[in-house]
Amino acid sequence: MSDVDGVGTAEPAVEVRGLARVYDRGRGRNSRQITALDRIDLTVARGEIRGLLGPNGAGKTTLCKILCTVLLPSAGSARVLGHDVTADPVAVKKSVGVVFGGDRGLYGRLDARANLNLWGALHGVHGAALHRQVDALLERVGLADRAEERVDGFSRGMKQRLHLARGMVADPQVLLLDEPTSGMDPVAAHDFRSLVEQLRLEGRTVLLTTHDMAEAEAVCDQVTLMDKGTLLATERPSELSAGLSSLESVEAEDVPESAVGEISELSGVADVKRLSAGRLRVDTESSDVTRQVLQVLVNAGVTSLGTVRPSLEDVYLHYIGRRGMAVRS
Ligand SMILES: Nc1ncnc2c1ncn2[C@@H]1O[C@H](COP(=O)(O)OP(=O)(O)OP(=O)(O)O)[C@@H](O)[C@H]1O
Repeated sequence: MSDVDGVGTAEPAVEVRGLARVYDRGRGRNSRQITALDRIDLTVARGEIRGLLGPNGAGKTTLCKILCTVLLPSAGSARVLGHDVTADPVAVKKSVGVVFGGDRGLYGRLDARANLNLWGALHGVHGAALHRQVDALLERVGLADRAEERVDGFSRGMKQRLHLARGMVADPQVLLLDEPTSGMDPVAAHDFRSLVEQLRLEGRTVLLTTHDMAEAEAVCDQVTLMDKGTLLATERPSELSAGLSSLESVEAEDVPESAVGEISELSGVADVKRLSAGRLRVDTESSDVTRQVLQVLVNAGVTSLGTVRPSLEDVYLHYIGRRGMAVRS
């Protein structure tokens, strides 16, 4: 089977093999090389919403830049819908919409509609088709009633929503969203999640870079954890945590102090925390230790207790530590 431009529809949306990118930093004797991507392999299926999680400097933006052809790889290959980013950048550009965080690339003196018209024209969309597309996008990102206002008067969140519309103006099948909710208030971030759901229903592929665990857990089919230019793991948010048998927790209510002391002394107990409303949380290093903790609690007469699967946040902490983490309640 092949699609209109002759590329097989079975091709993944994104296929990266042995991809490396090295930057030269500094000059003369102080010069050194920074490996931003260290020979990574990554496949994103068509229609998938894939999260890319990692701290600052993990290499996420570098990967997005290579996938939208603004940066060349140092080694390896990257293909989008079967088109190679180095050999066929024009076809890649047609397939990809990009939204980078911040307000780079918007013209502050123009209104929102004019920004989208300009961007659409740059991507070969004109006339009535552009008009219809811009109207639909302004509506979709909640800026229809502000379309005639200058962008330099917009809040950060509004600019970010305009960025999203801009990324979609040429109707791309693959969207690269690099920190798309940075600067959005929680309501706007919630609306963003519904927008991603719509993109999923339309069969588009999204690569979503975020520091926000709750966001990744809510919208992504799979998440890839990344650190120091390498990929650490790729799983569905729920399975990432299930794979970590070393990360188990027990939560219980009304635990007497004596039992808390006994649990704290067990070897293999990683952490004992008092949560709100009289709840206690115990993190253990293995199922064996979890069983011992449960035994102590039962012996102490505690009746309200249970095991808890680690959250995506726990998994991130396990692999990467506290660097670069943000959690929105
Ligand atoms: N133009 C550049 N010149 C030199 N080094 C760079 C350049 N761009 C990125 N780097 C370095 O490459 C590494 C990866 O950076 P990158 O921006 O891809 O990471 P990131 O995961 O997107 O981080 P962030 O969340 O901060 O955007 C970092 O060490 C960064 O300092």
